[in-house]
Amino acid sequence: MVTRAGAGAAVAATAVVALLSAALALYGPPLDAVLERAFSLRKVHSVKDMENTLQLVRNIIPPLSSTKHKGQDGRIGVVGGCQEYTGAPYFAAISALKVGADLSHVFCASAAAPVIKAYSPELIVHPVLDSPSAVQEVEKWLPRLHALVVGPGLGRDDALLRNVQGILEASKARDIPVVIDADGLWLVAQQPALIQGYQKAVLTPNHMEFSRLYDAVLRGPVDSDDHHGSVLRLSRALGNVTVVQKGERDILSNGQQVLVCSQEGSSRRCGGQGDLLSGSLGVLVHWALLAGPEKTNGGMSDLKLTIWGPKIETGVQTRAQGGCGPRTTTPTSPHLPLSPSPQVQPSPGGCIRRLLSHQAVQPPSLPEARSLHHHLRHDRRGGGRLQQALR
Ligand SMILES: NC(=O)C1=CN([C@@H]2O[C@H](COP(=O)(O)OP(=O)(O)OC[C@H]3O[C@@H](n4cnc5c(N)ncnc54)[C@H](O)[C@@H]3O)[C@@H](O)[C@H]2O)[C@@H](O)CC1
Ligand SMILES: Nc1ncnc2c1ncn2[C@@H]1O[C@H](COP(=O)(O)OP(=O)(O)OP(=O)(O)O)[C@@H](O)[C@H]1O
Ligand SMILES: [Mg+2]
Repeated sequence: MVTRAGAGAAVAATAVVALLSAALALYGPPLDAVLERAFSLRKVHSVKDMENTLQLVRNIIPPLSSTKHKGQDGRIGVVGGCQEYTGAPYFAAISALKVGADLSHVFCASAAAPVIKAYSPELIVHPVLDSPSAVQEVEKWLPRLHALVVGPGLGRDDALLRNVQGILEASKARDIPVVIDADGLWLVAQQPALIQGYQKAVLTPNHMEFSRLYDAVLRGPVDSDDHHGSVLRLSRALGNVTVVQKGERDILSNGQQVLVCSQEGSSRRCGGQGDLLSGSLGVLVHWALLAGPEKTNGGMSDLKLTIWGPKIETGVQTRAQGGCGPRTTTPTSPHLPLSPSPQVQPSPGGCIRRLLSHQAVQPPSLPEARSLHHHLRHDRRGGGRLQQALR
Protein backbone atom coordinates (compact mmCIF):
# COMPACT_ATOMS: atom_id res chain seq x y z
CA MET A 1 0.00 0.00 0.00
CA VAL A 2 1.45 3.33 -0.91
CA THR A 3 1.70 5.49 2.19
CA ARG A 4 0.83 9.16 2.05
CA ALA A 5 4.49 10.07 2.45
CA GLY A 6 5.45 7.49 -0.17
CA ALA A 7 2.86 8.86 -2.53
CA GLY A 8 4.01 12.41 -2.02
CA ALA A 9 7.62 11.40 -2.48
CA ALA A 10 6.84 9.22 -5.49
CA VAL A 11 5.09 12.18 -7.03
CA ALA A 12 8.00 14.43 -6.13
CA ALA A 13 10.49 11.95 -7.57
CA THR A 14 8.89 11.65 -10.92
CA ALA A 15 10.59 11.98 -14.25
CA VAL A 16 8.30 14.67 -15.42
CA VAL A 17 8.89 17.77 -13.29
CA ALA A 18 5.45 19.01 -14.20
CA LEU A 19 4.20 16.31 -11.86
CA LEU A 20 5.66 18.29 -9.00
CA SER A 21 2.65 20.50 -9.40
CA ALA A 22 0.82 17.50 -8.01
CA ALA A 23 2.51 18.21 -4.70
CA LEU A 24 0.96 21.62 -4.96
CA ALA A 25 -2.43 20.37 -6.09
CA LEU A 26 -2.50 17.52 -3.63
CA TYR A 27 -1.53 19.41 -0.55
CA GLY A 28 -1.75 23.10 -1.26
CA PRO A 29 0.20 25.52 0.93
CA PRO A 30 2.17 25.47 3.02
CA LEU A 31 4.31 23.42 0.69
CA ASP A 32 7.21 23.21 3.11
CA ALA A 33 5.08 21.35 5.66
CA VAL A 34 4.05 18.92 2.97
CA LEU A 35 7.58 18.37 1.71
CA GLU A 36 8.80 17.97 5.27
CA ARG A 37 6.27 15.16 5.76
CA ALA A 38 7.08 13.61 2.40
CA PHE A 39 10.80 13.53 3.22
CA SER A 40 10.47 13.07 6.95
CA LEU A 41 12.51 9.84 6.87
CA ARG A 42 15.49 11.61 5.36
CA LYS A 43 17.03 15.04 5.44
CA VAL A 44 14.40 17.54 4.54
CA HIS A 45 14.96 18.99 1.09
CA SER A 46 15.43 22.65 0.83
CA VAL A 47 11.96 23.87 0.06
CA LYS A 48 13.60 26.77 -1.72
CA ASP A 49 14.96 24.44 -4.45
CA MET A 50 11.62 22.69 -4.83
CA GLU A 51 9.79 25.98 -4.79
CA ASN A 52 11.87 27.26 -7.72
CA THR A 53 11.08 24.13 -9.70
CA LEU A 54 7.41 24.26 -8.83
CA GLN A 55 7.32 27.84 -10.02
CA LEU A 56 8.24 26.59 -13.47
CA VAL A 57 5.44 24.07 -13.47
CA ARG A 58 2.71 26.48 -12.50
CA ASN A 59 2.68 27.82 -16.08
CA ILE A 60 0.81 24.77 -17.34
CA ILE A 61 -1.74 24.47 -14.53
CA PRO A 62 -5.04 25.90 -15.81
CA PRO A 63 -6.26 28.64 -13.44
CA LEU A 64 -9.42 27.99 -11.43
CA SER A 65 -12.22 30.28 -12.55
CA SER A 66 -15.94 30.67 -11.94
CA THR A 67 -16.50 30.81 -15.69
CA LYS A 68 -15.41 27.20 -16.31
CA HIS A 69 -17.70 24.23 -16.70
CA LYS A 70 -17.40 20.69 -15.32
CA GLY A 71 -14.75 18.68 -17.14
CA GLN A 72 -13.09 21.67 -18.77
CA ASP A 73 -9.86 21.19 -16.82
CA GLY A 74 -9.44 17.58 -17.72
CA ARG A 75 -11.37 14.41 -18.46
CA ILE A 76 -9.04 11.43 -18.21
CA GLY A 77 -9.71 7.77 -19.01
CA VAL A 78 -7.75 4.88 -17.44
CA VAL A 79 -7.84 1.62 -19.41
CA GLY A 80 -6.98 -1.21 -17.06
CA GLY A 81 -8.23 -3.31 -14.17
CA CYS A 82 -8.80 -7.04 -14.25
CA GLN A 83 -9.65 -9.93 -11.94
CA GLU A 84 -6.22 -9.80 -10.23
CA TYR A 85 -5.42 -6.10 -10.30
CA THR A 86 -7.92 -3.51 -9.10
CA GLY A 87 -5.57 -1.24 -7.14
CA ALA A 88 -3.45 -0.05 -10.05
CA PRO A 89 -6.30 1.47 -12.11
CA TYR A 90 -7.68 3.02 -8.93
CA PHE A 91 -4.31 4.57 -8.06
CA ALA A 92 -3.92 5.92 -11.59
CA ALA A 93 -7.47 7.28 -11.85
CA ILE A 94 -7.58 8.86 -8.39
CA SER A 95 -4.16 10.46 -8.97
CA ALA A 96 -5.55 12.17 -12.06
CA LEU A 97 -8.29 13.71 -9.91
CA LYS A 98 -5.89 14.63 -7.09
CA VAL A 99 -3.58 16.40 -9.53
CA GLY A 100 -6.51 18.42 -10.85
CA ALA A 101 -8.55 16.69 -13.53
CA ASP A 102 -12.30 17.24 -13.22
CA LEU A 103 -13.41 13.76 -14.26
CA SER A 104 -11.70 10.38 -14.17
CA HIS A 105 -13.03 7.29 -15.91
CA VAL A 106 -11.89 3.68 -15.57
CA PHE A 107 -12.56 1.22 -18.38
CA CYS A 108 -11.95 -2.21 -16.83
CA ALA A 109 -12.96 -5.85 -16.95
CA SER A 110 -16.40 -6.55 -15.49
CA ALA A 111 -14.97 -8.51 -12.54
CA ALA A 112 -12.90 -5.51 -11.43
CA ALA A 113 -15.65 -2.91 -11.77
CA PRO A 114 -17.62 -3.40 -8.54
CA VAL A 115 -14.36 -3.43 -6.57
CA ILE A 116 -13.05 -0.22 -8.09
CA LYS A 117 -16.46 1.43 -7.80
CA ALA A 118 -16.37 0.53 -4.11
CA TYR A 119 -13.04 2.28 -3.65
CA SER A 120 -14.36 5.67 -4.66
CA PRO A 121 -17.58 7.39 -5.69
CA GLU A 122 -15.46 9.90 -7.62
CA LEU A 123 -14.46 7.45 -10.33
CA ILE A 124 -16.75 6.68 -13.26
CA VAL A 125 -16.17 2.97 -13.77
CA HIS A 126 -17.18 1.22 -17.01
CA PRO A 127 -17.21 -2.63 -16.82
CA VAL A 128 -16.60 -3.04 -20.56
CA LEU A 129 -13.03 -4.15 -21.21
CA ASP A 130 -13.88 -7.87 -21.47
CA SER A 131 -17.04 -7.24 -23.50
CA PRO A 132 -17.11 -8.37 -27.15
CA SER A 133 -18.00 -4.74 -28.02
CA ALA A 134 -15.30 -3.26 -25.73
CA VAL A 135 -13.74 -1.11 -28.46
CA GLN A 136 -17.08 0.38 -29.50
CA GLU A 137 -18.05 0.93 -25.85
CA VAL A 138 -14.86 2.88 -25.15
CA GLU A 139 -14.91 4.60 -28.54
CA LYS A 140 -18.25 6.21 -27.57
CA TRP A 141 -16.44 8.01 -24.76
CA LEU A 142 -13.29 9.07 -26.65
CA PRO A 143 -14.73 12.35 -28.00
CA ARG A 144 -15.30 13.36 -24.34
CA LEU A 145 -11.83 12.47 -23.07
CA HIS A 146 -8.67 14.59 -23.14
CA ALA A 147 -6.14 11.80 -22.53
CA LEU A 148 -5.96 8.08 -21.87
CA VAL A 149 -3.75 6.15 -19.45
CA VAL A 150 -3.48 2.62 -20.81
CA GLY A 151 -2.21 -0.35 -18.82
CA PRO A 152 -2.43 0.00 -15.03
CA GLY A 153 -3.68 -3.34 -13.76
CA LEU A 154 -4.54 -4.49 -17.27
CA GLY A 155 -3.06 -7.96 -16.89
CA ARG A 156 -1.96 -10.04 -19.87
CA ASP A 157 -5.13 -11.81 -20.98
CA ASP A 158 -5.07 -12.05 -24.77
CA ALA A 159 -8.70 -11.05 -25.25
CA LEU A 160 -8.28 -7.93 -23.10
CA LEU A 161 -5.04 -7.05 -24.92
CA ARG A 162 -6.80 -7.39 -28.26
CA ASN A 163 -9.52 -5.00 -27.12
CA VAL A 164 -6.92 -2.53 -25.87
CA GLN A 165 -5.21 -2.70 -29.25
CA GLY A 166 -8.47 -1.51 -30.86
CA ILE A 167 -8.86 1.22 -28.25
CA LEU A 168 -5.35 2.50 -28.96
CA GLU A 169 -6.04 2.55 -32.69
CA ALA A 170 -9.26 4.53 -32.10
CA SER A 171 -7.43 6.96 -29.77
CA LYS A 172 -4.67 7.61 -32.31
CA ALA A 173 -7.30 8.23 -34.96
CA ARG A 174 -8.63 11.01 -32.70
CA ASP A 175 -5.16 12.40 -31.87
CA ILE A 176 -5.76 11.74 -28.17
CA PRO A 177 -2.60 11.78 -25.99
CA VAL A 178 -1.98 8.36 -24.46
CA VAL A 179 0.22 7.44 -21.50
CA ILE A 180 1.12 3.76 -21.77
CA ASP A 181 2.22 1.97 -18.61
CA ALA A 182 2.43 -1.46 -16.98
CA ASP A 183 0.79 -4.20 -19.06
CA GLY A 184 0.00 -1.65 -21.77
CA LEU A 185 3.78 -1.77 -22.29
CA TRP A 186 3.57 -5.55 -22.42
CA LEU A 187 1.21 -5.09 -25.41
CA VAL A 188 3.54 -2.54 -27.05
CA ALA A 189 6.46 -4.95 -26.62
CA GLN A 190 4.44 -7.57 -28.52
CA GLN A 191 3.41 -5.07 -31.22
CA PRO A 192 5.69 -1.99 -31.36
CA ALA A 193 3.99 -0.92 -34.61
CA LEU A 194 0.91 -0.13 -32.53
CA ILE A 195 2.39 3.20 -31.42
CA GLN A 196 5.23 3.56 -33.94
CA GLY A 197 5.59 7.28 -34.69
CA TYR A 198 2.60 8.35 -32.59
CA GLN A 199 4.22 11.34 -30.93
CA LYS A 200 1.39 11.96 -28.50
CA ALA A 201 2.29 8.68 -26.81
CA VAL A 202 4.25 8.72 -23.54
CA LEU A 203 5.64 5.37 -22.35
CA THR A 204 6.43 5.02 -18.64
CA PRO A 205 8.37 1.76 -18.22
CA ASN A 206 9.93 0.68 -14.95
CA HIS A 207 13.27 -1.12 -14.99
CA MET A 208 11.88 -4.49 -16.08
CA GLU A 209 9.39 -3.08 -18.57
CA PHE A 210 12.15 -0.98 -20.15
CA SER A 211 14.44 -4.00 -20.59
CA ARG A 212 11.60 -6.02 -22.09
CA LEU A 213 10.55 -3.25 -24.46
CA TYR A 214 14.13 -2.47 -25.47
CA ASP A 215 14.83 -6.12 -26.25
CA ALA A 216 11.60 -6.48 -28.24
CA VAL A 217 12.20 -3.35 -30.31
CA LEU A 218 16.00 -3.29 -30.71
CA ARG A 219 16.62 -7.03 -30.49
CA GLY A 220 19.33 -6.79 -27.86
CA PRO A 221 19.98 -6.07 -24.20
CA VAL A 222 20.00 -2.56 -22.74
CA ASP A 223 23.47 -0.99 -22.66
CA SER A 224 23.84 -0.65 -18.90
CA ASP A 225 26.83 1.68 -19.40
CA ASP A 226 24.72 4.11 -21.37
CA HIS A 227 21.28 4.65 -19.86
CA HIS A 228 20.75 7.98 -21.59
CA GLY A 229 21.65 6.53 -24.96
CA SER A 230 19.45 3.49 -24.40
CA VAL A 231 16.39 5.64 -23.69
CA LEU A 232 17.17 7.86 -26.68
CA ARG A 233 17.63 4.82 -28.94
CA LEU A 234 14.35 3.24 -27.85
CA SER A 235 12.47 6.48 -28.41
CA ARG A 236 13.97 6.86 -31.86
CA ALA A 237 13.30 3.25 -32.81
CA LEU A 238 9.63 3.80 -31.90
CA GLY A 239 9.44 6.90 -34.06
CA ASN A 240 10.22 9.51 -31.40
CA VAL A 241 7.49 8.68 -28.95
CA THR A 242 8.32 10.03 -25.49
CA VAL A 243 9.90 7.42 -23.22
CA VAL A 244 10.07 7.99 -19.44
CA GLN A 245 12.29 5.34 -17.93
CA LYS A 246 11.52 5.26 -14.21
CA GLY A 247 14.28 4.53 -11.76
CA GLU A 248 16.50 6.12 -9.14
CA ARG A 249 16.94 8.78 -11.80
CA ASP A 250 14.09 9.10 -14.24
CA ILE A 251 15.35 9.43 -17.81
CA LEU A 252 13.12 10.89 -20.50
CA SER A 253 13.68 11.16 -24.22
CA ASN A 254 11.75 12.04 -27.37
CA GLY A 255 14.49 10.73 -29.64
CA GLN A 256 16.04 14.17 -29.87
CA GLN A 257 16.78 15.23 -26.29
CA VAL A 258 17.40 13.38 -23.07
CA LEU A 259 16.07 14.78 -19.78
CA VAL A 260 17.03 13.46 -16.39
CA CYS A 261 15.20 13.96 -13.11
CA SER A 262 17.26 13.07 -10.06
CA GLN A 263 14.97 14.68 -7.51
CA GLU A 264 15.17 12.41 -4.50
CA GLY A 265 11.97 10.56 -3.64
CA SER A 266 10.72 7.78 -1.45
CA SER A 267 13.05 4.90 -0.73
CA ARG A 268 10.01 2.63 -0.49
CA ARG A 269 9.68 0.42 -3.52
CA CYS A 270 6.08 -0.53 -2.89
CA GLY A 271 3.59 -1.39 -5.60
CA GLY A 272 1.47 1.43 -6.95
CA GLN A 273 3.97 4.27 -7.14
CA GLY A 274 4.23 3.93 -10.91
CA ASP A 275 0.45 3.99 -11.15
CA LEU A 276 0.41 7.33 -9.31
CA LEU A 277 2.87 8.64 -11.88
CA SER A 278 0.97 7.44 -14.94
CA GLY A 279 -2.37 8.79 -13.70
CA SER A 280 -0.86 12.17 -12.82
CA LEU A 281 0.95 12.27 -16.14
CA GLY A 282 -2.32 11.71 -18.00
CA VAL A 283 -3.57 15.09 -16.73
CA LEU A 284 -0.29 16.94 -17.06
CA VAL A 285 0.34 15.81 -20.61
CA HIS A 286 -3.08 17.21 -21.52
CA TRP A 287 -2.37 20.47 -19.68
CA ALA A 288 1.12 20.78 -21.19
CA LEU A 289 -0.27 20.34 -24.71
CA LEU A 290 -3.12 22.72 -23.96
CA ALA A 291 -0.86 25.34 -22.39
CA GLY A 292 0.43 26.47 -25.74
CA PRO A 293 3.79 28.07 -26.66
CA GLU A 294 3.17 31.32 -24.78
CA LYS A 295 2.93 29.36 -21.51
CA THR A 296 5.71 26.91 -22.33
CA ASN A 297 7.84 29.32 -24.31
CA GLY A 298 7.63 27.14 -27.41
CA GLY A 299 10.44 24.87 -28.33
CA MET A 300 13.26 23.20 -26.56
CA SER A 301 15.82 25.73 -27.67
CA ASP A 302 14.43 28.36 -25.27
CA LEU A 303 14.62 26.06 -22.30
CA LYS A 304 17.45 26.58 -19.88
CA LEU A 305 16.67 23.73 -17.53
CA THR A 306 16.65 20.14 -18.38
CA ILE A 307 17.72 18.59 -15.13
CA TRP A 308 15.50 18.91 -12.12
CA GLY A 309 17.15 17.83 -8.93
CA PRO A 310 20.38 18.32 -7.05
CA LYS A 311 22.79 17.16 -9.72
CA ILE A 312 23.59 18.03 -13.31
CA GLU A 313 24.22 14.90 -15.35
CA THR A 314 26.73 14.95 -18.16
CA GLY A 315 25.90 13.79 -21.62
CA VAL A 316 22.76 15.83 -21.87
CA GLN A 317 22.50 17.92 -24.98
CA THR A 318 23.42 21.47 -24.09
CA ARG A 319 21.16 24.41 -24.71
CA ALA A 320 23.73 25.91 -27.07
CA GLN A 321 23.39 22.82 -29.20
CA GLY A 322 19.68 23.33 -29.56
CA GLY A 323 18.81 21.06 -26.69
CA CYS A 324 17.02 22.10 -23.58
CA GLY A 325 20.05 21.29 -21.55
CA PRO A 326 21.61 23.59 -18.96
CA ARG A 327 24.24 25.98 -20.21
CA THR A 328 26.88 23.38 -19.49
CA THR A 329 26.96 19.62 -19.57
CA THR A 330 29.74 19.23 -17.07
CA PRO A 331 28.68 19.23 -13.45
CA THR A 332 29.25 22.78 -12.33
CA SER A 333 27.95 22.59 -8.85
CA PRO A 334 26.13 20.08 -6.70
CA HIS A 335 23.06 22.18 -7.08
CA LEU A 336 21.30 23.46 -10.12
CA PRO A 337 21.96 27.14 -10.77
CA LEU A 338 18.27 27.69 -10.28
CA SER A 339 17.72 31.30 -11.08
CA PRO A 340 14.20 31.18 -12.41
CA SER A 341 12.91 34.24 -14.09
CA PRO A 342 9.46 32.89 -14.97
CA GLN A 343 8.81 35.34 -17.78
CA VAL A 344 12.02 34.09 -19.39
CA GLN A 345 12.38 30.69 -17.83
CA PRO A 346 9.89 28.48 -19.67
CA SER A 347 8.16 25.83 -17.67
CA PRO A 348 9.24 22.23 -17.82
CA GLY A 349 5.86 21.97 -19.41
CA GLY A 350 7.83 23.31 -22.30
CA CYS A 351 9.91 20.19 -22.16
CA ILE A 352 6.85 18.02 -21.91
CA ARG A 353 5.05 19.90 -24.66
CA ARG A 354 8.23 20.08 -26.66
CA LEU A 355 8.80 16.38 -26.12
CA LEU A 356 5.29 15.69 -27.26
CA SER A 357 4.83 18.12 -30.07
CA HIS A 358 8.34 18.60 -31.38
CA GLN A 359 8.96 18.74 -35.08
CA ALA A 360 10.41 15.26 -35.22
CA VAL A 361 13.57 14.55 -37.11
CA GLN A 362 12.87 11.81 -39.57
CA PRO A 363 13.27 8.89 -37.16
CA PRO A 364 15.17 5.87 -38.42
CA SER A 365 13.07 2.90 -39.41
CA LEU A 366 13.07 -0.04 -37.02
CA PRO A 367 15.73 -2.02 -39.01
CA GLU A 368 17.97 1.07 -39.15
CA ALA A 369 17.55 1.62 -35.43
CA ARG A 370 18.43 -2.00 -34.76
CA SER A 371 21.61 -1.74 -36.86
CA LEU A 372 22.53 1.50 -35.05
CA HIS A 373 22.06 -0.35 -31.78
CA HIS A 374 24.28 -3.14 -33.03
CA HIS A 375 27.05 -0.73 -34.14
CA LEU A 376 26.90 1.14 -30.87
CA ARG A 377 27.20 -1.98 -28.84
CA HIS A 378 30.22 -3.06 -30.82
CA ASP A 379 31.72 0.28 -31.60
CA ARG A 380 32.97 1.61 -28.29
CA ARG A 381 35.85 3.53 -29.91
CA GLY A 382 35.68 7.25 -29.35
CA GLY A 383 31.94 7.62 -29.21
CA GLY A 384 29.69 5.80 -31.66
CA ARG A 385 27.17 7.49 -33.89
CA LEU A 386 24.79 7.89 -30.98
CA GLN A 387 27.36 9.88 -29.00
CA GLN A 388 27.69 12.14 -32.07
CA ALA A 389 23.92 12.57 -32.06
CA LEU A 390 23.99 13.52 -28.41
CA ARG A 391 26.68 16.18 -28.78
N1 LIG B 1 -2.34 -2.99 -6.38
C1 LIG B 1 -2.35 -3.29 -7.68
O1 LIG B 1 -3.39 -3.61 -8.27
C2 LIG B 1 -1.08 -3.19 -8.43
C3 LIG B 1 -1.05 -3.75 -9.68
N2 LIG B 1 0.05 -3.64 -10.47
C4 LIG B 1 -0.05 -4.18 -11.81
O2 LIG B 1 0.66 -5.41 -11.87
C5 LIG B 1 0.93 -5.69 -13.23
C6 LIG B 1 2.34 -6.15 -13.30
O3 LIG B 1 3.15 -5.03 -12.85
P1 LIG B 1 4.58 -5.34 -12.22
O4 LIG B 1 5.25 -4.02 -11.99
O5 LIG B 1 4.50 -6.27 -11.08
O6 LIG B 1 5.26 -6.16 -13.39
P2 LIG B 1 6.72 -6.04 -13.93
O7 LIG B 1 6.71 -6.84 -15.17
O8 LIG B 1 7.15 -4.64 -13.98
O9 LIG B 1 7.58 -6.73 -12.80
C7 LIG B 1 7.78 -8.15 -12.93
C8 LIG B 1 8.70 -8.53 -11.87
O10 LIG B 1 9.89 -7.76 -12.00
C9 LIG B 1 10.29 -7.34 -10.71
N3 LIG B 1 10.86 -5.98 -10.80
C10 LIG B 1 10.14 -4.83 -10.92
N4 LIG B 1 10.97 -3.77 -10.93
C11 LIG B 1 12.23 -4.26 -10.83
C12 LIG B 1 13.53 -3.68 -10.79
N5 LIG B 1 13.68 -2.34 -10.81
N6 LIG B 1 14.61 -4.48 -10.69
C13 LIG B 1 14.45 -5.81 -10.65
N7 LIG B 1 13.26 -6.45 -10.67
C14 LIG B 1 12.16 -5.67 -10.74
C15 LIG B 1 9.02 -7.28 -9.88
O11 LIG B 1 9.34 -7.71 -8.56
C16 LIG B 1 8.08 -8.22 -10.53
O12 LIG B 1 8.02 -9.43 -9.82
C17 LIG B 1 0.72 -4.38 -14.00
O13 LIG B 1 -0.48 -4.38 -14.74
C18 LIG B 1 0.62 -3.36 -12.89
O14 LIG B 1 -0.17 -2.23 -13.23
C19 LIG B 1 1.22 -2.89 -10.06
O15 LIG B 1 1.08 -1.60 -10.59
C20 LIG B 1 1.36 -2.80 -8.57
C21 LIG B 1 0.09 -2.49 -7.84
N1 LIG C 1 15.51 2.98 -7.08
C1 LIG C 1 14.72 4.06 -6.98
N2 LIG C 1 15.02 5.09 -6.16
C2 LIG C 1 14.23 6.18 -6.07
N3 LIG C 1 13.08 6.35 -6.78
C3 LIG C 1 12.74 5.35 -7.60
C4 LIG C 1 13.52 4.17 -7.77
N4 LIG C 1 12.91 3.36 -8.68
C5 LIG C 1 11.80 4.02 -9.07
N5 LIG C 1 11.68 5.21 -8.43
C6 LIG C 1 10.60 6.20 -8.58
O1 LIG C 1 9.39 5.58 -8.14
C7 LIG C 1 8.31 5.85 -9.04
C8 LIG C 1 7.69 4.55 -9.50
O2 LIG C 1 8.68 3.82 -10.15
P1 LIG C 1 8.57 2.20 -10.14
O3 LIG C 1 9.81 1.69 -10.83
O4 LIG C 1 8.24 1.74 -8.77
O5 LIG C 1 7.28 2.01 -11.08
P2 LIG C 1 6.42 0.67 -11.22
O6 LIG C 1 7.23 -0.54 -10.96
O7 LIG C 1 5.76 0.81 -12.55
O8 LIG C 1 5.36 0.87 -10.05
P3 LIG C 1 3.95 0.11 -9.94
O9 LIG C 1 4.08 -0.84 -8.81
O10 LIG C 1 2.97 1.19 -9.67
O11 LIG C 1 3.72 -0.56 -11.25
C9 LIG C 1 8.90 6.61 -10.21
O12 LIG C 1 8.47 7.97 -10.13
C10 LIG C 1 10.39 6.54 -10.04
O13 LIG C 1 10.96 7.79 -10.29
MG1 LIG D 1 4.12 -0.09 -13.09
